[in-house]
Amino acid sequence: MKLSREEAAGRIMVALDYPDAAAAEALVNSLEGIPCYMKVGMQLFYAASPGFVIGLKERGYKVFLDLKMHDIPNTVKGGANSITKLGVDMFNVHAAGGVDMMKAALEGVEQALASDVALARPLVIAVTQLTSTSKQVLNEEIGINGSVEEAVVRYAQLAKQAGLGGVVASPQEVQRIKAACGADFRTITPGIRPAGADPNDQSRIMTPREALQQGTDYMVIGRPITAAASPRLALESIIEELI
Ligand SMILES: O=c1ccn([C@@H]2O[C@H](COP(=O)(O)O)[C@@H](O)[C@H]2O)c(=O)[nH]1
Repeated sequence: MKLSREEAAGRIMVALDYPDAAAAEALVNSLEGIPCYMKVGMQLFYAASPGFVIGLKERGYKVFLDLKMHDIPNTVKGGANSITKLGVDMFNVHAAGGVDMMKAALEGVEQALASDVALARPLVIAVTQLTSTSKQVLNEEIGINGSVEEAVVRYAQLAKQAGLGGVVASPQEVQRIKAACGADFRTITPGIRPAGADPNDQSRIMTPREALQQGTDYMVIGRPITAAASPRLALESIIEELI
């Protein structure tokens, strides 16, 4: 697959895993002009409040709010309502919460959209098995039998049944997810490591180029960019690998 520089940048979600707004802001400033997605996870969101997310949207970034909601349906519905009002482009819930919980997230979105016609509809996706989870942990610790791929595809099918638009999984599972849920069902894949990079706590990894070849829609990349001596050069080199 051939991508333009802009298309490649648009498929990369930079994970802003920082302890405060100032640190995250510095990283965002260093990437100025590169049209990548920004991903805000729980560390930054809990520290910096919704204001940081709203600021990213005001700067023109696409934003994935990665809060991985997992609660009773009524609470998830309320959370989805509040998140939709922030104007994010994408947010997620855990597929392990079940179909009713995932449907409740969509109801929360609808409720918010009905309250303000100016709001855009976010893509709601589900986390399958965390990319830090190995087969051994899945089978022996969590107690789910079978392969990681089977567990991931099962969760993806539940997410599809609930009406969600895609899932978070490893790039290693993208082809099986697409085969089970359709080519339009989005795959958002962390566990991306350029060749030779430290896997850190990730178990199911692939390089950016390999992930693209598997057909992933978006790659979530944190430490290979944020921990680099020059985050901008690290991101540019990943983009180069994709074009
Ligand atoms: O299964 C999952 C779900 C979410 N993540 C998030 O992606 C980034 C990955 O960061 P790296 O530094 O590139 O490892 C991080 O924000 C996670 O919370 C995930 O890794 N796996």
